[in-house]
Amino acid sequence: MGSQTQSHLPLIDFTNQNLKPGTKTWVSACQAMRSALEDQGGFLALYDRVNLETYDSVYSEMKNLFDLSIETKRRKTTEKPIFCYSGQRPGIPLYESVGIINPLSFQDCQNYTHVLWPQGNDRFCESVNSYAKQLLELDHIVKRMIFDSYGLEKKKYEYLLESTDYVLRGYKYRTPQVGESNVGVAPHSDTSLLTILNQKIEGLGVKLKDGEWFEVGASPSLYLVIGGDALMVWSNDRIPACEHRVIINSKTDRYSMGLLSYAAKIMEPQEELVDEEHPLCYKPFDHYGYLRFFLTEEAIKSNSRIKAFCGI
Ligand SMILES: O=C(O)CCC(=O)C(=O)O
Ligand SMILES: [Fe+2]
Repeated sequence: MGSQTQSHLPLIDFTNQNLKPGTKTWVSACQAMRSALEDQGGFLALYDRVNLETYDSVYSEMKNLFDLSIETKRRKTTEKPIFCYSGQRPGIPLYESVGIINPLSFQDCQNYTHVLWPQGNDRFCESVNSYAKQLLELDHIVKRMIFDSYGLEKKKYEYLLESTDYVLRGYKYRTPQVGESNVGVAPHSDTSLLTILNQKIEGLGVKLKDGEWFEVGASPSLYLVIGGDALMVWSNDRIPACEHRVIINSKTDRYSMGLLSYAAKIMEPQEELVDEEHPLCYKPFDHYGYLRFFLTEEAIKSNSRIKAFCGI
């Protein structure tokens, strides 16, 4: 189920009908997932529960959004730090991204669209809301498997889900002009708990433990699941935040989508994951406090923003 070689990112097959809690398939997938997360910070997921109609429509609606004027895209859609439109940034001129907070609520999708399209945009809302709902299942199974793989109680998993905020991000990268760098996004880790990425066109790479870059494929049923800084806190440093990047080699604009989760309540490293070999590494963690801290000078200067924010 998962490859053990270092120069590969393991693939976990979520299309397997036997993947149900308690089955052998489940137990071995949990082990493969835990090793992949602890070794590489992420894994590939084969997941076919996003239907093609929804998949195509979410990408086509995102394209319509990115086709709006820069002034429109820059309108304030939220007070929350770092979830607004990002684009035309000096270091990464090819990159643009938008974030829809709580895409699982149709009402919140509507609130978002009303900022960009005063007359509303129901097609956009429907696509984004359906896509997020269909992908949420993957997020939930992955988290349940992470809890199971460490032998943590289901109650704790349920509590984590209740205290999670979701953001759906759409990304667009234009092709580089002659003489311009083809870096879409430089190597980084995400601030999220978990990030689930899909790409319409290749370009996404993951830095493996052995230092090699692994290029992720593009397919409607292929998702890259990676841990962010918050999962590193949650796991008391057992799961490293996955380093990834985007390189634009395509002749057409590149689009990708991400479902990101954030802790809505103060989160502490799991006490079961603290022992003599793994002493407590982090203080209680306020995710939104971290997002505010993230762009401060102190954070940028530090070697590790997460350690600077709440490391012990
Ligand atoms: O476009 C992608 O596939 C990933 C983008 C990304 O990693 C980010 O914006 O944090
Ligand atoms: Fe990222």
